[in-house]
Amino acid sequence: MQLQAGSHLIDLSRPVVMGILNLTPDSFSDGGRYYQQTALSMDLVLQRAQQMLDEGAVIIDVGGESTRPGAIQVSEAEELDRVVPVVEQLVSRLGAIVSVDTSSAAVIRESAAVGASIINDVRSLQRPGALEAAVASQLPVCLMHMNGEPAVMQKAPHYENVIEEVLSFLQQRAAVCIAAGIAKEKLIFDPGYGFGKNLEHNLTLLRYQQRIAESGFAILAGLSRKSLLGHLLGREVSERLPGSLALAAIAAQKGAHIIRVHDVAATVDVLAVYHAVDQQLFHLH
Ligand SMILES: Cn1cnc2c(O)nc(N)nc21
Repeated sequence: MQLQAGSHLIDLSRPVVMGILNLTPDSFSDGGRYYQQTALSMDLVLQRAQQMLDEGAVIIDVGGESTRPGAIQVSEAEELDRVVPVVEQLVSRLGAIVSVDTSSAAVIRESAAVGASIINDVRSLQRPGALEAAVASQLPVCLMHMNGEPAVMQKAPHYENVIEEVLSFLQQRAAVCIAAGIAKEKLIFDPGYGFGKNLEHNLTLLRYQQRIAESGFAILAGLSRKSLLGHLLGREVSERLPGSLALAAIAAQKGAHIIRVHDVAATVDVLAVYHAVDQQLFHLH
């Protein structure tokens, strides 16, 4: 499987790593570090992005609005200010393949104009104008299941059958996107781990992720450092690397093509081992 992402052709025949670059002051894991929007902070951003590329990240995911549980919404102007200059620099100075984590039509348009390669919308292009902007950009789009909005999604989420309901939502959004002119090959499905799911829902979704992969769409899995690890292991965010690596290996085993993580180097090694076993490779170098 391959993904045409702007001018880049991404080989998805083996799982690839998407490195997380949070530009928000309140991200659950590493927010605030780059938030000052000064020249210094841009240098820090570029250094962090370069480090992730050096460690083997194929895609850099840039977000200006925290989507963690309970997050407050940010204005479109604020999101534009945070995201667009960074996308432009990542592309022009590092030549990076950049996905933009946004639900905003304006951010989609402006980011595409400065060279973004993928649209990563946790709201699956449901905000006004987002679908039209995505179609106009001709970029691939990650569609993700979320139950409600970050501010309320974790308040007693309930499903009759979480796998079928998540899959049905993604297929409905895909049908809308395809009808609007986005080629099926440009769509990515994402179960949305932690987005309106309790521990049982997240574990069930991962256990049966292959059911979503059978849809034929590329699969993106974002599990890194998420609260299901807190519930399972009782670990704080900063102590969740081992659990995150276990989840990355399992997600790959169950059909994920893109693994979205904070800890790139460690995940790259985990996926190299997975790939060697999966392909019975005896020589990795
Ligand atoms: C922005 N963001 C946070 N978690 C995510 C996940 O699991 N998937 C995608 N596509 N984006 C995410």
